Amino acid sequence: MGIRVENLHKSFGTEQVLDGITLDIPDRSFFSVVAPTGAGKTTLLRIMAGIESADAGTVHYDGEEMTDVAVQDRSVGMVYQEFINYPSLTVRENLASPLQVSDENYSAEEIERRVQETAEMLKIDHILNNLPEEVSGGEAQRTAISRALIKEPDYLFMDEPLANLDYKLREQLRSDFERLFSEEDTTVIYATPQAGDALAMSTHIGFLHDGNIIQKALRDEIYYRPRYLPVAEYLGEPPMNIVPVTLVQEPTSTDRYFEVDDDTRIPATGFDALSPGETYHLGFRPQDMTLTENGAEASITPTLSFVETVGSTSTLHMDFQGREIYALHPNPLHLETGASISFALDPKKFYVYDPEAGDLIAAGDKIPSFS
Ligand SMILES: Nc1ncnc2c1ncn2[C@@H]1O[C@H](COP(=O)(O)OP(=O)(O)OP(=O)(O)O)[C@@H](O)[C@H]1O
Repeated sequence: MGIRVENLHKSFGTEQVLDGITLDIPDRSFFSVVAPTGAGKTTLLRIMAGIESADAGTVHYDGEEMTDVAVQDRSVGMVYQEFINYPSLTVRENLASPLQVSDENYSAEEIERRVQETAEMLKIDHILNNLPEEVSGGEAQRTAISRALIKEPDYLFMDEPLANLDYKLREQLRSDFERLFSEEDTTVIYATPQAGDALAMSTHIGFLHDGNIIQKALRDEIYYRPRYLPVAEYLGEPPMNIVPVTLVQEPTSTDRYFEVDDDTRIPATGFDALSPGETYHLGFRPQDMTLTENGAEASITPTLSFVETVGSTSTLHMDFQGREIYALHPNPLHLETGASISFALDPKKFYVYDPEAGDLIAAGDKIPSFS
């Protein structure tokens, strides 16, 4: 029951939002469309669901053309950023309503059975007699999700469903979703600007950029092998650090280095295909930076802007040559703003991007490969 879209185009006035998207969403996947705000995620979801029409292109569900089929004639559920529930109906009545208005003539027993089952699955069975205003934000969103799921749609479209929830509820629903949808037959298409949400829940991720899905892959593959700079710079919490470098080779030796600045050189061991004298964008993940002594080999020394500590993990926000870079540290750290801090880097975990085309041209030996 996968979805295939082919050559989708959509403009609003002179603004082109989708520029010929072709995409396969595998059956029963949890497929996240990730992009910054305004990139066109909602537009793509609405076209795939049949709520909006494209200027050109086709949509197939399970091999069957659906491009012009109305949304009510498709087996789809929708969940939006706003928790859309009927305010004057109880949670139970909210859940029952999609079945009551359906053409399928569900019996009262069947409706009650499905309400109970869905409420238990989404952990809202204790609030079935409450009105929406009498439940928490997380429960209201779970109610909205239950309403979308109760007809057991083949396809569930969710457009930033966690956006209005606080941090704790987001975390909770992230793990609920992952558990729930790994057991269901539903194919989930999930739009979010939050890389962390997508990385926590998805089986597959597609990254939308300039009107196209520039990379689509299994979750681990797109995380470990971001093929283009915009993907690398976005998909991570915090994202990958990117620093411009020049590859240098001493005339008298075979040793090669990534030269970051006059004082900073990092051995380019293992990157034999790169050309001396060329400039590159060097990528390394915040979790692959280790605190070290000033002046140690293969190290950089950025300036601390501030430290953010969540639980026991510290995220260091730093300035390095006018760029914001991040490091993750497994323990709480108490450091002074403006301090110079040295980090050792591991060239085996480097990514090297072409600074113009933005594509990945080399990666260190410790970066998992997928083929
Ligand atoms: N009905 C419309 N009329 C005119 N412009 C629209 C319409 N719908 C969307 N747009 C424009 O199309 C672009 C993409 O919008 P869309 O909502 O699809 O992006 P998004 O990635 O979902 O953003 P967000 O994360 O903020 O929801 C935006 O510039 C938006 O203003």
